[in-house]
Amino acid sequence: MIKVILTDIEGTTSSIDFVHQTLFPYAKAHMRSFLRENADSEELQQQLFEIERIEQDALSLDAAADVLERWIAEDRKVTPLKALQGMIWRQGYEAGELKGHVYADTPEYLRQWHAQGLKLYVYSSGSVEAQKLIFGYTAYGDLTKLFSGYFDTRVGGKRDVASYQAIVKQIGVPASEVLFLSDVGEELDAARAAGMATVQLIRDAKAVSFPAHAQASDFSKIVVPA
Ligand SMILES: CSCCC(=O)C(=O)COP(=O)(O)O
Ligand SMILES: [Mg+2]
Repeated sequence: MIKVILTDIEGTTSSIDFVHQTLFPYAKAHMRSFLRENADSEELQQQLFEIERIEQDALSLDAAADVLERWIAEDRKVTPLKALQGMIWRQGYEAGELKGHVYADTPEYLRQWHAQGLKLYVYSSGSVEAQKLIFGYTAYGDLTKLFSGYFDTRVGGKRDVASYQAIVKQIGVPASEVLFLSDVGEELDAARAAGMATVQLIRDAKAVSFPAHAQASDFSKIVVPA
């Protein structure tokens, strides 16, 4: 019996275009000024240390900004980039310059599943901070109260079976009681290999169907296995 729904964000609850055409350009446009203005913050120093470790080189703030802009262009899912993006997006959401995109069916069914007693969790490459922001500042209000927890790349990559095994261990339920929702077939394959039930969201024509997984064009088409 499914007791937990674990959902991806980009391409699943929210549009790919919002992430790539709004959030990423916003982070790129504000990256250099954010690094300069927060150079002394311990949180930023920790991320800069991790960036230098990955690049295996000492970096000035400008050189670090160059690396980060390259990683954004490459859509790298590296934890320090995701952490910094979350910090920059917080400023944008709080200033009213960003609003978190969710599809119209997303709040309706998240609320319905929550009311049915299902526990809702998020697993995205976006940082936990970024996850709480996109759901906290939607046009439908603050949806964060519906979620029991959040997972990001600190638990592991989204195409790694071990990440889903770690998630179920932290949630404290058997994998068979978890339904994972995503648009990316390789993520669904990894979740299934860990024992989870899966549904692939096919929300736009660009999506690559992985027919081994149940398919749904939106949340209203998802049948939550009893
Ligand atoms: C939480 S909104 C920002 C999402 C993001 O930064 C990202 O890279 C999404 O990647 P995913 O692997 O979860 O599709
Ligand atoms: Mg996705």
